[in-house]
Amino acid sequence: MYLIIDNTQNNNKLHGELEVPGDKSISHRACILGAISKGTTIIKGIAPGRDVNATKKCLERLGANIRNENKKTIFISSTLSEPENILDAENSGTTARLLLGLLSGLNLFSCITGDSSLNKRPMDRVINPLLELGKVVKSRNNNTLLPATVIPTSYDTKKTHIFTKIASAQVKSALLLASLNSTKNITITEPQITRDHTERILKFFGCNISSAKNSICNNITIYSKQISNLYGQTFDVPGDISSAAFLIGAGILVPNSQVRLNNVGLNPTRIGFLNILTKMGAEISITNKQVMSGEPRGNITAKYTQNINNIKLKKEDIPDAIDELPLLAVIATQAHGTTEITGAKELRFKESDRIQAIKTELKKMGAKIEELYDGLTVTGPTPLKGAEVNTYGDHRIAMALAIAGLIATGRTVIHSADCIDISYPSFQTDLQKLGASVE
Ligand SMILES: O=C(O)C1=C[C@@H](OP(=O)(O)O)[C@@H](O)[C@H](O)C1
Ligand SMILES: C=C(OP(=O)(O)O)C(=O)O
Repeated sequence: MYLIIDNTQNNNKLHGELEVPGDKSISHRACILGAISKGTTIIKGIAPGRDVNATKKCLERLGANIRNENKKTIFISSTLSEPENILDAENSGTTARLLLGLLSGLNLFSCITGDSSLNKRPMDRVINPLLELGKVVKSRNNNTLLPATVIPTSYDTKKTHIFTKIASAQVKSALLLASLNSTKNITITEPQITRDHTERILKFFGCNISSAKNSICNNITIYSKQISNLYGQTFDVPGDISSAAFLIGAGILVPNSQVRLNNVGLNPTRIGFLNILTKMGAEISITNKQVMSGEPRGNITAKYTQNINNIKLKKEDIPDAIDELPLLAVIATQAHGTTEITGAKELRFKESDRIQAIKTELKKMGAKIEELYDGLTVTGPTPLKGAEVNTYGDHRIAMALAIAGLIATGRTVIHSADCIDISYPSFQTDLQKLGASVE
């Protein structure tokens, strides 16, 4: 499928307000918590994309009962058991890594695989610390790649303090889920604070878990046998800040635009992109802040900003903005001066090598962008021109290029844009609702 951004009339002003779909990260976790808690969980505002559907299907294979009340609400209850067949995480790193943790904690023999992109992404980052905990996981390519098999073991927990090497919420979450059934308290130390949705939702469902953050690292302790403390809840998922980011980017970049995104998640570990844009001088404001289901949320207004400044980002700025960095590269093409993104090597291990992908495609549109081994430099402001561009099957690259298309002269044709369904199936119609010309 192609996505065509028609800017030949140069009239792509965006105006209006809407709600973006539910947060993908939180939806994965809500499904998992619903599936392991006693009783029934109701999830409202669940993310509609293919990644969360992959988690739902894996949980169904494990015995979960999932009833779709309507497009946005599901009921889930279950007692999980050994699956009869292989679990397919499809394109979703979060599904594969969180389930590897959960299933090794539950001691269920199971095999997880993914699509051709996911089966190239590193799994040793999860498998190695699970082995340290005393779990048994075997996987392809010397325990580094999917498919991976969880093998039940009668050993109790080996180590009770695990230090993760990479700042990754997926790794941390896998370990927390693996620890739920342990007879000992387990502490996980991450080198930098990463998104804390798992900690929050575990607490919301009744788990005894504590965290102590300092300027260097983050220690999370989960107490023994917490699985028996989890009770089904009614959980309300906020809108996805990582999806809203694209519309915010469009609002800032496209002349005379103003957009308001309502009920968007504002978890402090996810709003790096908003903080970065504010530092760059973009006009962004937040209203109606509140907390529901343990997650902060509010309305975000973004206004066209004529003068945006460059920024220099280092390792410490990366985790809370990781998924928004390809889009930030697009925004940096319109900022004054050279923007530097460093300490972001993790971008190379996503659905595509996002450093290489965004550099290659934005260059086709006339951007002054260069690759670093752990990031990018982008010099602006540079007028962009419409081009035929590729997505590498990566939803974030596809949507970032669509926003570039909105400010480029002429037509931008985005090939293989169906991957947008991974996280934001209504992306095109939402852009159209705001007044953009996207076919
Ligand atoms: O835990 C999560 O839901 C996610 C964590 C991040 O990945 P890493 O854990 O690999 O940093 C992020 O990039 C991904 O989109 C979702
Ligand atoms: C990296 C992403 O997701 P995952 O790791 O779950 O595939 C993403 O959505 O940008």
